[in-house]
Amino acid sequence: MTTLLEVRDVSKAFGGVQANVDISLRVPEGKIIGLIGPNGSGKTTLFSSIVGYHPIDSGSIRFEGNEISKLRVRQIARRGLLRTFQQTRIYGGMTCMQNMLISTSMRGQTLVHLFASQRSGEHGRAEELLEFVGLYQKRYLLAGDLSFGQQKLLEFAMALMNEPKLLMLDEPTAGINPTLINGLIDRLVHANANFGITLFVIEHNMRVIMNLAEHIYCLAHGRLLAEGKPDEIQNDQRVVEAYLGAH
Ligand SMILES: Nc1ncnc2c1ncn2[C@@H]1O[C@H](COP(=O)(O)OP(=O)(O)OP(=O)(O)O)[C@@H](O)[C@H]1O
Repeated sequence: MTTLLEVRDVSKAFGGVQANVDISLRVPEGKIIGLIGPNGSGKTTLFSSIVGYHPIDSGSIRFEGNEISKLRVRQIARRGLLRTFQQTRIYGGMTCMQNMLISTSMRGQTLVHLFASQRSGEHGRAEELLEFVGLYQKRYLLAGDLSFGQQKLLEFAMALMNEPKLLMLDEPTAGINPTLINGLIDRLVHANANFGITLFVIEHNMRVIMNLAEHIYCLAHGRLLAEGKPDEIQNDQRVVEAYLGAH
């Protein structure tokens, strides 16, 4: 099994707060891997470190065998490692289609070119992906007028526009109503199985992550507390106590 992402002994502090301490984990190619942990346990910090949002204090982060911990966000994104956010990062004043087209601007095209090329491959792919996430009918609506759940679907489609090898999703189902959650899970599974995208998912909804991921890492107080298959994690007393202790 090829390791796509390898995090080894990664530590990150903000002033006196040790957000991540000596974290090691692996994301094998083609899999869906989960990351759980109580609020403030360091999940988002780890994601931010991996995608180059801030430098790490120590440790190593390898993507496809190459060290990426010193690279910038764009350089890492170009290699095929992308993330989505808890709070979506879409442009509310632009249509869904414009958001889709702008999401590939990191590949060096100008906005004028993107919006002018109505019949280009990019345009067709944007429509296909909006169809895939169920937003085709809304493609010319302003993204800011979509519900929060629909905005998350749009953000997911925008990430897919870049054909990532590894997509890291930060709480994809947070704030989404139960009907949309099931649809989103189906699409994540489809993107993994049919588009070949490896997924690394932070999720607070235990039902979701237990069904989605085949291997789960659990953080607590910035450290790796446990790892295993969903049933192992669910029955791990340390994990249960970490969650109980946090509420
Ligand atoms: N930019 C920052 N500056 C200072 N402290 C930070 C910063 N980012 C995170 N922290 C702190 O680092 C710790 C870990 O936070 P982080 O957001 O990574 O946890 P989390 O597990 O993602 O939490 P949640 O589930 O609530 O999103 C927290 O104590 C947080 O306050």
